[in-house]
Amino acid sequence: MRFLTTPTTDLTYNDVFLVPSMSRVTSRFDVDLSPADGTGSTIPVVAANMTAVTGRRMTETMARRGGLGILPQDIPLDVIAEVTAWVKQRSPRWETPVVLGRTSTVHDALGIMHKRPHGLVVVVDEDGGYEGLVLEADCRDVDRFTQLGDLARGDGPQFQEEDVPADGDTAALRSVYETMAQARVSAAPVLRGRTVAGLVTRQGLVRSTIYTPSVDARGRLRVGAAVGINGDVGEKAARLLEAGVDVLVVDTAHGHQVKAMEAVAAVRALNPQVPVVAGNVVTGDGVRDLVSAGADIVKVGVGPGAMCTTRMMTAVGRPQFSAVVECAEAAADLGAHVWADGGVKHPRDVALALAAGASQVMVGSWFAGTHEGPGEITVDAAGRAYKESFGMASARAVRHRTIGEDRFSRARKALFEEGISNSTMYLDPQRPGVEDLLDHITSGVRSSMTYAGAASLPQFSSRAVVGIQSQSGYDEGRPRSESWS
Ligand SMILES: NC(=O)C1=CN([C@@H]2O[C@H](COP(=O)(O)OP(=O)(O)OC[C@H]3O[C@@H](n4cnc5c(N)ncnc54)[C@H](OP(=O)(O)O)[C@@H]3O)[C@@H](O)[C@H]2O)C=CC1
Ligand SMILES: Nc1nc2c(ncn2[C@@H]2O[C@H](COP(=O)(O)O)[C@@H](O)[C@H]2O)c(=O)[nH]1
Ligand SMILES: [K+]
Repeated sequence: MRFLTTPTTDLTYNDVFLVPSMSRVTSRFDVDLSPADGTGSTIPVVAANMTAVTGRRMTETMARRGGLGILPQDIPLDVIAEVTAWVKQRSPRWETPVVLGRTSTVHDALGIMHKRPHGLVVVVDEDGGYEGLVLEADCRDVDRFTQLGDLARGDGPQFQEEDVPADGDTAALRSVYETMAQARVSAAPVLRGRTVAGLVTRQGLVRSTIYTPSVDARGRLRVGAAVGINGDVGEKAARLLEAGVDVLVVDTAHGHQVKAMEAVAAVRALNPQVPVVAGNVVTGDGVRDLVSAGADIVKVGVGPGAMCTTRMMTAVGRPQFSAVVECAEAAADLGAHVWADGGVKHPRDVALALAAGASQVMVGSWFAGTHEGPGEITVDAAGRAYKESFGMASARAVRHRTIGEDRFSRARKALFEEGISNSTMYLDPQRPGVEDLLDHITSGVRSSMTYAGAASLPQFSSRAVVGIQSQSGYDEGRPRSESWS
């Protein structure tokens, strides 16, 4: 990456823009989005290790589309083991529907339907055999205690596993898509005999031609998990490895401290056969110290996060674009990598972080407001659906993290609050699922890369030309939904 003009101050995403240059990449579909950092991901997007962001459904869905979800450090280790096993049993090909028995009620269905973006439940009989689908619309105007078996429609298209091509062969998937379009359905079950193996959606079929799932050596979806720096970090990391996690993240607010180095060294001493990510830092020195302690990838970002009050409380941090530029350079010198963590709110921010040299970009709060986020869906007075998000250093998270400690210690720890406890993350009606956001992000990044003439992420960061803009330059780039006066 090179700057068009030499910066005289540190910069964040809104302060900069990318200049187009001569391109020999003729299609946006020819762009390879795989990060070159050994994580096995095929798109450079990671769901953050935040309790309000990443649970089993987020992890599963991210991996199916080639990304990664990091289970947070506050989840008990036995739960992480159970979730990891569960994700690894999910199909890399088929989407996971909400499944209920025929005697479950409309009330049950409406309570659970929004855990997935499909707007339906799959109904099975007592032996687990497929009976039919119940759509959200079918639940209107019927008594809440109506049994699903009485509503299920079994007359739409259904496929056996072998009917749907396993690879991303566009022509073969097109005919499955056409069958569904002609039947005017957006989703259909995939069966193994009578058992439900999963769900195909029309959008999912299109995605299968664009994304490649992120799978381990045994073809199972990949899972990431985080540990903090307190307690016996080596022991905790060993249990995560035993559970089968594919990426380990050592996570703390101030990654450039002795305890963080010791924690990373304890993880490295286990000789893990998976990438070790550590953070957070914002300087080249921080990168060098974490890499020499044993990190393969360093997480960059202090204070940019949407839930984060660190900069207001402490004045500490650094505008994120400059932090990523300096840290990526330091990491490249050592053959290591950085992830840009926090502050991402538009596809352009992801493109800029990658141009600055990050191998991947971590997204938190933006993903909290999706069907796959762990929060409960709530509807506000204006009828807008939302989920709550909160920071991992908020009073709410600290209360939860210290639950086993005595009251006095908990009261002492409660003083250092550096995150907000309640934030409203609306579901975007156009993009209510995390896959919709991934489509939005990756299409922006693919296009951005072709403007720079880059067919791969390493090419993108070496070819990118970055300019510095005024606030009015940034504003000029925003669309208007109304006329000027
Ligand atoms: N990226 C960011 O900008 C930030 C992220 N976070 C997130 O919040 C979560 C909790 O992290 P964390 O607060 O590190 O908590 P942890 O409980 O994981 O551990 C922090 C440890 O480091 C010590 N410490 C020393 N200096 C600091 C400091 N300036 N800030 C925090 N701890 C310090 C603490 O001791 P003692 O308590 O005795 O001081 C404690 O032992 C993580 O998920 C982290 O990523 C939090 C803040 C900023
Ligand atoms: N200072 C704090 N930072 C936090 C807290 N919780 C999470 N984080 C950091 O934010 C990113 C995600 O950023 P986002 O803009 O995408 O939401 C996350 O990965 C952490 O590094 C917090 O309570 N305080
Ligand atoms: K912030």
